[in-house]
Amino acid sequence: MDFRLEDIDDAEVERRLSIVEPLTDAVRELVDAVIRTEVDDAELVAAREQIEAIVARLRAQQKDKGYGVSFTRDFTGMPWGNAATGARNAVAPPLRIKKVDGVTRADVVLGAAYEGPGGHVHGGIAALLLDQLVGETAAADHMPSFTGTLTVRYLRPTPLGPVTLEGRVTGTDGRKTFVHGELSDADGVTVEAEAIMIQPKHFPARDAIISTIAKLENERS
Ligand SMILES: CCCCCCCC/C=C\CCCCCCCC(=O)SCCNC(=O)CCNC(=O)[C@H](O)C(C)(C)COP(=O)(O)OP(=O)(O)OC[C@H]1O[C@@H](n2cnc3c(N)ncnc32)[C@H](O)[C@@H]1OP(=O)(O)O
Repeated sequence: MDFRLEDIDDAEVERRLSIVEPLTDAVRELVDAVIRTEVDDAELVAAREQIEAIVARLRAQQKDKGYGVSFTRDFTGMPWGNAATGARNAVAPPLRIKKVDGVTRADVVLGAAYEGPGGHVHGGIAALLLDQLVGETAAADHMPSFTGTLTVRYLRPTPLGPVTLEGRVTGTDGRKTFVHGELSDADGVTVEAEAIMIQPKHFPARDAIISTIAKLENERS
């Protein structure tokens, strides 16, 4: 698992976000436009050539694989490649989850890129969003839990458009946390999930990050 520590403060995180978020939003617009455009074939070919030029420009300097997860020295996470939430990932709607009094909540609009049954949200997308939700619901004090088992029940089709997600912990047992999650449209719950989240026995990345932070703090004092 790829965790990195970057010795930067929150102002620098915000500065970087102010550059990459509008870029990612523009790519989301592109994805939506490609799905819904009705321009003629010549326009499609011309557009493709321009997009290929942009891809070549971005490929000038690339990471070897995924973005990985970086943390600042204050443990601000930068999971910017995350498929559900990533600030650099145009595939992510993106989900922005807030936790208040232990209950997690997110409001998001699912457009044409998330279609499964005509006009409705793909079941895999619902499961993706619920997986992220239950992950963040179970996470505590810099300690992530991994999804052990996720059971998803589709109650009725979810129309494309605005949806709400809500999650809460229903119990714990040793390293296991049980989480209930729901995806709703304006008329109520469309998909519900039960998850068994597990704090892994071995998580060397966390220990490595904590010792690197301690070292940085020593160097500064
Ligand atoms: C560095 C600092 C970090 C800071 C972080 C800041 C906060 C972060 C904030 C927010 C993060 C949100 C991120 C959300 C992302 C979305 C969530 C995902 O998609 S996760 C990816 C999909 N999941 C996997 O890839 C798991 C793959 N599986 C594994 O890694 C292991 O199998 C794991 C961890 C699930 C269990 O491994 P073991 O070795 O720790 O487990 P054992 O010790 O054998 O079992 C412990 C207990 O759990 C049960 N158990 C084990 N596996 C289970 C399973 N699959 N389902 C249900 N129960 C299971 C066992 O029966 C046992 O229970 P008994 O204590 O005996 O009662």
